[in-house]
Amino acid sequence: MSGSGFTSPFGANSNPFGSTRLDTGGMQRVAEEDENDTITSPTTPSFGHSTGANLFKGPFGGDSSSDSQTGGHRGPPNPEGYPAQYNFARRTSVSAESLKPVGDSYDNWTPPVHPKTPGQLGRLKTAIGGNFLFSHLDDEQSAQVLGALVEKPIPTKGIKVITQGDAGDFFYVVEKGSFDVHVNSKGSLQPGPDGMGQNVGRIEAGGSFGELALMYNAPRAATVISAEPQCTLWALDRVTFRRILMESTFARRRMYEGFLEEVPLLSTLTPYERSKIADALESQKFPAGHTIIREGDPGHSFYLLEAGEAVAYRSGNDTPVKHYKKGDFFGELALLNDAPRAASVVSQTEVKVARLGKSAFQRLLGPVEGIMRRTKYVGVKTGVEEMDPLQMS
Ligand SMILES: Nc1ncnc2c1ncn2[C@@H]1O[C@@H]2COP(=O)(O)O[C@H]2[C@H]1O
Repeated sequence: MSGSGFTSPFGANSNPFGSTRLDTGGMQRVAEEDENDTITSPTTPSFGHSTGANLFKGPFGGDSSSDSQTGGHRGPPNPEGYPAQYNFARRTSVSAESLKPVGDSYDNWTPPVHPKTPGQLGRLKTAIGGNFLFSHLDDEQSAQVLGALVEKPIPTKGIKVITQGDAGDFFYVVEKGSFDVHVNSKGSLQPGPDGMGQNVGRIEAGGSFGELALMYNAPRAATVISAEPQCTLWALDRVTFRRILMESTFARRRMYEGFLEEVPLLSTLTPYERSKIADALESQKFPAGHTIIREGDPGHSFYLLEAGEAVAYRSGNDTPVKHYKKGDFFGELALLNDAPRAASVVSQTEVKVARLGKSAFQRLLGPVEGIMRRTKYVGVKTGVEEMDPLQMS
């Protein structure tokens, strides 16, 4: 499904991994599974045409303004470089396949097992250790996923691991090296020097890509290409991804996406950036009067207030220095400035917070650092003073 006329170094609609693309058994099972889908699979012949075509209209498609399933052809990706089909698909019941038992084929399914050396296993565990998509698996699921992942060396720079517009076959975790993500506004890779479209991001070691097409039964939303030589990927086949990883990934993204859309701090981020934050969040509930953050402590987490109200106090001051309501954030200063907690934050009512660890905070909230630093606090330097001399008073 890549743009006609384009010649991939691996041939039309192929990936760099040749015969490992999808085993026949996997294909058959996907076909069985997809019978229950309300979304046309990219593996079906009608995909992108007739019934499949109207799946790609959505609010991210520029002129399209609703979730309507009626409509003409596939809408173009939005100006943020985000795929039109993504928003549509996430609002449908595409997850039905994995979120409910699917009869005999489900019962008989066993994940593929690709034997690994102890060395490979060690590297693999390190690679997935920091990836939130793997952090909610039980022991059996972890073992199944570890067994099913296949090592894929990417020897040179410029290898297209994923081609925008293609059907989704694998999900990838980066062990070593980095990969650039490009989105062409036409919805697929086009011929010519600019055929990959705009560079919208880079994925480094520990990161992952290729989940969208598998989660939403949509074409690949971007082209992903190696940015340096000697990269190493681990590939997880589509069926194992859907059967084991998708349920938790999908559920988490769904759980947080509505809330994150309403958080003013995150309003400038793309939906894809917000979904990566959703993967990394952990919800916690506290009763009224609980000290969530204690002044002077080291800072390990950043918080978004999901429900309830909280206040911030500074020592020697009986009146709160700040009030928090749903959608507000706190706990950023210690992480931004590598300093002890500048205030205590106490719940005023029962609260629910979404917590982001320090490394995820640093990795995912870089684009809104300036906004966080511009938050004014009585008697506290935020760092904006150094960034912008006009702010100094
Ligand atoms: N801004 C982006 N838009 C779409 N996909 C992205 C973006 N950044 C990274 N990606 C990844 O690129 C992958 C391309 O294949 P998928 O659509 O399966 O899943 C996509 C995401 O994992």
